[in-house]
Amino acid sequence: MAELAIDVRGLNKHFGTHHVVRDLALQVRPGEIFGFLGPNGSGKTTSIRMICGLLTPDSGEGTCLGLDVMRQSREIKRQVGYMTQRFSLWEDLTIAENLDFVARMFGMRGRREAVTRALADLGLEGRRDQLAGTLSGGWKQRLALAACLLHEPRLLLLDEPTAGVDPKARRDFWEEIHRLSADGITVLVSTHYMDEAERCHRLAYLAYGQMLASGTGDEIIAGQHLHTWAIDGGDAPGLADALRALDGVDQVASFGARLHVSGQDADGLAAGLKDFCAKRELDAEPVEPSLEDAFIHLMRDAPDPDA
Ligand SMILES: Nc1ncnc2c1ncn2[C@@H]1O[C@H](COP(=O)(O)OP(=O)(O)OP(=O)(O)O)[C@@H](O)[C@H]1O
Repeated sequence: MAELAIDVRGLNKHFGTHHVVRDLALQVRPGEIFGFLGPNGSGKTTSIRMICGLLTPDSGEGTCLGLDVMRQSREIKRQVGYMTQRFSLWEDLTIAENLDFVARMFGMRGRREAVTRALADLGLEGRRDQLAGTLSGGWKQRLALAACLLHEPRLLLLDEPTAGVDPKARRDFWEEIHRLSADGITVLVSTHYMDEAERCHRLAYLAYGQMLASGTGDEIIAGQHLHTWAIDGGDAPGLADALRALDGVDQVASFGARLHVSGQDADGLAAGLKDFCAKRELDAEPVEPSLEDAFIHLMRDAPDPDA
């Protein structure tokens, strides 16, 4: 089997007394798209920064691209592409100037060719002379991705790369990620979007610095042992709260005008809902639990170690 792109265990990080990442273990295969999900402040960015050599873990061990995460951070930084949450290029330079500037900072040989290749690969040629500050969010992210790829990294670490980007640009961005993965580039990406989570080969869900679950989307859903019913008319006042109070109901979540009502006790849930829906003349049908149902359930059972 090819060497893992990321293979770490027992990674910990504190900021002062705050234990931000707890015993993180992560294995990512070459060419895989691995998603990091979890609420704000759950430690996704800190984990990414430890893996790419920008932060030294307090403890732990492992490798990134075969290099030691505790001792070879300088070499790791050279071989990964890291896209931060905020657009960090120069707004008053053009697209081509930005890429050229980044290539100079890396001290790259064959700078011109690298910039030309990046412009072509990311479909940026037509806008090469446009000032970065005048680009839409989607094009800015595409430029940031081009800049990360200039030095031909084998691993990309993308921290919420599509936050605030419109749906069409997000889809295009993900097509690009899949193209890179097909070319053998490994991608570790954090996101809050469920549709993006579903596009990852495997995922990890973090909360309070701990990994609560990992695997394919289907494995994570199966691990929660949920039974789910969808109920129409979910926007009726008080309906969600009334459902939450029923026996057998663990959680209720809105999906547009529908409610997903889930529980682990299949028979108890069905019995409780049957009566309730008959009395209120509501339509209910069993559905497959979604990834979002599984994540909500994970959080429900997750203790906050600092609470
Ligand atoms: N340099 C720092 N100094 C002190 N605290 C920090 C520092 N960086 C992060 N933290 C804290 O560590 C915790 C985890 O932050 P982190 O950015 O890793 O989470 P995240 O899951 O990426 O969140 P988000 O989804 O909001 O980006 C937060 O409570 C944050 O305030």
